[in-house]
Amino acid sequence: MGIFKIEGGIQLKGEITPQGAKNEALQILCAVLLTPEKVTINNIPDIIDINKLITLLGNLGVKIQKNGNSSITFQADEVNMGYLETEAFKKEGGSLRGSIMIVGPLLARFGKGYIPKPGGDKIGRRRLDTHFEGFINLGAKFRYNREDHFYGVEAPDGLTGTDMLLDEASVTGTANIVMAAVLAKGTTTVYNAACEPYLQQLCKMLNSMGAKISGVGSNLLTIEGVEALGGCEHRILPDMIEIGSWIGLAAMTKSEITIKNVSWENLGVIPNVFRKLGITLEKKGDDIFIPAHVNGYEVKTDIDGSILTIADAPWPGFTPDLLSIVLVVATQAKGDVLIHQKMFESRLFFVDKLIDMGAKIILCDPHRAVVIGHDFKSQLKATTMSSPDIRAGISLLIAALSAKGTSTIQNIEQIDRGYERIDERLRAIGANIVRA
Ligand SMILES: CC(=O)N[C@H]1[C@@H](OP(=O)(O)OP(=O)(O)OC[C@H]2O[C@@H](n3ccc(=O)[nH]c3=O)[C@H](O)[C@@H]2O)O[C@H](CO)[C@@H](O)[C@@H]1O
Ligand SMILES: C=C(OP(=O)(O)O)C(=O)O
Repeated sequence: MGIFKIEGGIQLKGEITPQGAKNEALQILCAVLLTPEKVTINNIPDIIDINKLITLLGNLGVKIQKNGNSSITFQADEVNMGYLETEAFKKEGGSLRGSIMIVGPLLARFGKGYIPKPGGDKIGRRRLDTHFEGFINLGAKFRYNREDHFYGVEAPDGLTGTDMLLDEASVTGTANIVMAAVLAKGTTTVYNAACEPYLQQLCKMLNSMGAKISGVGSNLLTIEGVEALGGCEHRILPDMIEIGSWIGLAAMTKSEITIKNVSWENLGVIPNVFRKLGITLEKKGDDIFIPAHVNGYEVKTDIDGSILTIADAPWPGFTPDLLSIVLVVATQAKGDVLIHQKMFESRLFFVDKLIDMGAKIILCDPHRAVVIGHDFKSQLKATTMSSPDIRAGISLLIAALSAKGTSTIQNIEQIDRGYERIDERLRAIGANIVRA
């Protein structure tokens, strides 16, 4: 288990280029299973979760050719479906959340798909019902082995298009269902579909492979099934969660940072949520410029003067993956904020560590925390902590960078799951952080 040692209280300065988006890459990499032809993906982040998925694809027989510069060409012309029944797959497939999205493409192309209960962050219940109800609606037979938590779907005669209303706008669930429906017979409509930019990217990629998906960007997708898909080239968007993390880090450490090529049009409400915390963000072309907040930042109240609430919601609402970061940034704001994490019930428990560091937070219940900002009048104190999940991990790292003294973060594999060479990139803008 690796650790980071961080000397806090240092102002940073410089430029950061965001990595390719983890959660888009997970969808896109699974889509390579839909065609026997070559698919080239550019801007793939070099992070643990993505590398695990690439290894899994390789074990399934997908040919992988690294082109350099974060570009890889995949060819799934000889897929070894037998691998799905091995013990090795049960271990490997269960080690990350994104692996669930191999099921839709395999079911569509080979008539069956299996998956052990996928891993990912322990941030509360993470049901898969939306995925499997979708496959069942398309005509697949479903089985679940409770003993080893193994899920399976089969459709030896192929899938048939239908109209469906999802029970919730699940992100990976929508991606999985869309990837199954593109090769189904006839037309499928998916209402209450998730519609975040990463799904739009997936649909654009599938259309460039020959799929017929309309309604992209809305919560009603119409998919006319086609016989087969061909190859394509696709570029992954910058990671909006990483961009949000850099914004929070800049404000909390009073650093002047430029985040390059952020794809503003795909950031939704993210910039405005940070502005509500009083953080200045300037749009310079496609970059975000964050000036050094030497005098701190002041939370904006609602029009009627009531306390600002920041809550998550399915896209175009605010992503739950940035709430931990917003929470830590609020600890040094001037003013109070209510953080409401509606989607996950175990994502706010990391506040205990921030309280140990001197932050003023009341955890009202597993979903809500009130943060009373210090306005930099009291600096957080360095401490030793362990990273419970990817986003709490980066939030603790931000807290450590702003704290007085040297902090230690354990279990940094959680941070490495989603942030590429974070220590190296932080050192490049002046941080004192070492990996041990
Ligand atoms: C690999 C990947 O892409 N992971 C992301 C994906 O996970 P994932 O696709 O697993 O998350 P889902 O969208 O399925 O749901 C997330 C949670 O929100 C709840 N829920 C969802 C939709 C809804 O309308 N109401 C509701 O309460 C679900 O019950 C679940 O507890 O989307 C989540 C929600 O943006 C993100 O946190 C994850 O980082
Ligand atoms: C929760 C996350 O990832 P995963 O769904 O892979 O656990 C995340 O990216 O914040």
